[in-house]
Amino acid sequence: MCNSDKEFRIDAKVNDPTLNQMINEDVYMAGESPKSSFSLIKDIRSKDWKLSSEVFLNFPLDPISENYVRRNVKNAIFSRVKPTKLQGQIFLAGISPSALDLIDLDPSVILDTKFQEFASGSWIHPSSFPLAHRYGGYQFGWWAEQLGDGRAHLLGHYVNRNGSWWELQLKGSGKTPYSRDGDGRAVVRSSVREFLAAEYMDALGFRTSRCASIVVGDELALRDQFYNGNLEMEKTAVVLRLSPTWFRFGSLEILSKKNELENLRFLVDHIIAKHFKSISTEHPDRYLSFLSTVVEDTAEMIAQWQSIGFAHGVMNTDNMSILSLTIDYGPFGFMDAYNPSFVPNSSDDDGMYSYKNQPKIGFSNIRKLSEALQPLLMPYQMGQIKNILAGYDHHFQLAYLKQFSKKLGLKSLSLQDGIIVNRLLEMMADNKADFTMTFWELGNITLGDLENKKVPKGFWALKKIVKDKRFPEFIQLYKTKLQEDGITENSRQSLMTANNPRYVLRNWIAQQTIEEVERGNYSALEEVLGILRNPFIFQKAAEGKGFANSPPVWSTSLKVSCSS
Ligand SMILES: Nc1ncnc2c1ncn2[C@@H]1O[C@H](COP(=O)(O)OP(=O)(O)OP(=O)(O)O)[C@@H](O)[C@H]1O
Repeated sequence: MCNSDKEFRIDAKVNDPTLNQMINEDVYMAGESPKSSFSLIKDIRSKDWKLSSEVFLNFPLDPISENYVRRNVKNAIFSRVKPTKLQGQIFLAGISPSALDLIDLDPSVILDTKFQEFASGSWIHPSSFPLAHRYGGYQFGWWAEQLGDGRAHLLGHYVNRNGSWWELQLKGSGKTPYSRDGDGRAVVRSSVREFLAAEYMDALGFRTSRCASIVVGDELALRDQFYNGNLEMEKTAVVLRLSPTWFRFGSLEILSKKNELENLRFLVDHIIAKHFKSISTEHPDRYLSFLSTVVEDTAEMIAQWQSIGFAHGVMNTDNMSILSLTIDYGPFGFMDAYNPSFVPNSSDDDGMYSYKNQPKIGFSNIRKLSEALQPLLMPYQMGQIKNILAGYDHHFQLAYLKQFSKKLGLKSLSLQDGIIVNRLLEMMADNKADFTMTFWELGNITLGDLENKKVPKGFWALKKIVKDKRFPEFIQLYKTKLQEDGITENSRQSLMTANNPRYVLRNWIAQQTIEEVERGNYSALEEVLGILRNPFIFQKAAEGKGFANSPPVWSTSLKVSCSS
């Protein structure tokens, strides 16, 4: 289920003649075969590996080039600003070979220390023109005005051997005009979490941005973390992130709010031309088609989150990718015991972004996006927005049932069949059954044993629900559906094993890995990444570490907040 083959394929050729002209000549068209004997690049200084920023340099740019002090930027989509070198020594703590592969880099590229300099922002590749993006957003329901890349730098885009377009971005790489009161840095704690979570989500086959590497520095930053009752400085890190694009809902919102309508049209047209290939850039209804696609894709992304017990933690519109990929892994959480009211972010006092609220927050964010697009619409098109938005719920339901039908080893689930999922989840919630392990165990027990409530030794999650008085009803509904679908016991189990991971990035696993990385034990990070990249496969190393066991008691006191 690893996904280098699932990446977004994007034509290098675009409909806009100006963009087309600017794109590198040696880019392949999607579908065209790569150079016949292509081998991955081992040297980041090789002439075969180059980024391009030409497309973005042709965007409306902030004219000021002194860019390390907070200020309000007007009439621009990007500011030119270079990363700030981390002070002291730097260490390449981890790479994701599968993410590096997306940008044609062989893992051996790390043998040259130039790579870690590149990936930390201390060496700017000659082909890169770093930029910070101006965006805004609604945070916890309120318009927050200018946000922007306050600690991130877009290095440029890379078109890989398959013609796929990847935008490379550093996070934690220093101040920009968008830093507000921040220091431009990201601590090891949040960087390790982002690195592991993004790569895990990809291994599940879910919509996500990627992380190619993490460089840890000696430089320290102060957050609100207490160790033994004392407020302590934390080590910082820079993550090299990849996404087909880093534009967010907030990228359009700020232009719309500030009445920069030419820029708004320019950006939406660029996004459609580059990333929504099925929409004609000439069509008068293109903005509606765009909205409609984002509605569908966002519903799908959130259904994927729900199916894995993932709560994002900060579903502000600046954290909603325009491609509906999971971005900004901050105070997220993969829940242990199933709890619909799960709130991973201790800064979210009202539980606004709880697990159960995610689908409806997704809708209100989409509605905000539609408001941002309104100035681009003709009066006769306005009425259609309502219909497009109304489709969200339907798309979400379908995507949700699709995910859970796979989790239950079924061919499909209709709306009426939703009762099977609901019964199971109700029992799980009331009995505090572990989300990940209940599904895994259900897929690794025979239906006969389930009916007889004969739970194998070592199964620790399922036994919490077999005693529930609703269990026989659930089994009956489930059995009937399996029979209706003509699913054999073997195919049920194999479908379930392929769709229910045995390992999940639990908070305690992340915490333990963070502490190892802070101590300089980077092999621990490699090992955990290796496990999470193959979450469906039984792994000795993971078992030895207790990754599939009931979470340790100490993990219940772990807190994750917005501070990062
Ligand atoms: N330490 C910091 N220094 C400067 N700006 C920061 C810092 N932390 C957060 N910000 C900025 O505050 C805003 C909200 O922060 P948030 O945590 O949602 O984003 P982020 O994690 O920095 O970035 P991204 O959404 O790209 O992952 C963003 O605009 C971000 O750039």
